[in-house]
Amino acid sequence: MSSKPILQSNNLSKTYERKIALSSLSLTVEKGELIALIGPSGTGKTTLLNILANIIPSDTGNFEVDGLPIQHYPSNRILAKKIGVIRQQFDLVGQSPVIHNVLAGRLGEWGFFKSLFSLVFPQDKDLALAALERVGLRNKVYEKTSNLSGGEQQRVALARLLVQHPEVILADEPVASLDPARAEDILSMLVKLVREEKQTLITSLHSVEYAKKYFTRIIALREGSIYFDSPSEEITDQMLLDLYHLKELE
Ligand SMILES: Nc1ncnc2c1ncn2[C@@H]1O[C@H](COP(=O)(O)OP(=O)(O)OP(=O)(O)O)[C@@H](O)[C@H]1O
Repeated sequence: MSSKPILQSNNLSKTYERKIALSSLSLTVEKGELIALIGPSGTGKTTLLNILANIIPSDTGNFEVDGLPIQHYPSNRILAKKIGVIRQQFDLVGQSPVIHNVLAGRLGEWGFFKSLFSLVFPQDKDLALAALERVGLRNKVYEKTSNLSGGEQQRVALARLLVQHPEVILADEPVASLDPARAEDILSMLVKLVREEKQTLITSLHSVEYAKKYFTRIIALREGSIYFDSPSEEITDQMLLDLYHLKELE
């Protein structure tokens, strides 16, 4: 049984002033794939994720999400059921209690006011509580979010994603600001939740070790283009050496 790709991009390019950040990048992603984007700093990983998340426009090319060109999505709310974003800085409201940040995942479905209003509806509160339970934060529900540690805040962001429940999750260096133990903790939790929910995950990562351990497919970018695109188990040390080698040493 063949199904249509959840994401398909054709010839995406982006130039900042005179710097080519992305160069004619084409990519097909099937439902359920766990993809790590790796590569040296400044090779276009964030640019690609931001284009796919519809945060910035590409200069050329186009892409489809679940068979529909991105510009044909009638609203950001409908797109939010397809694509969710998780970032390094978590994007949480520090002054608000944890549960408010988790319920913000409902924005995609109901709009801002209804999301706020939904705080009084038990079934939505239950959804948020269940999400917080799954990420191990059931005891922090009413805590001010900024009082939580970096790792705990990233788990709040995961709970918010559980409530939003998009089909594709785009994560830009989701563990970069955490210490190694917390980073692995969060990454393994993210991958476990994505597998359980049968979602699709595309994450940029600096750690090749984590990319190989947790992801099924690794896409390496170099100078805005795909340098290799392989199943994790086929990645060799030589491929990585070539990818990260400084130009002047070659
Ligand atoms: N807003 C911007 N204005 C100008 N140049 C930019 C802008 N955003 C990115 N760039 C440049 O585009 C290139 C690609 O940047 P991008 O952030 O996509 O790379 P990256 O692979 O995510 O890097 P890192 O691993 O360091 O996060 C870099 O050379 C960067 O300096």
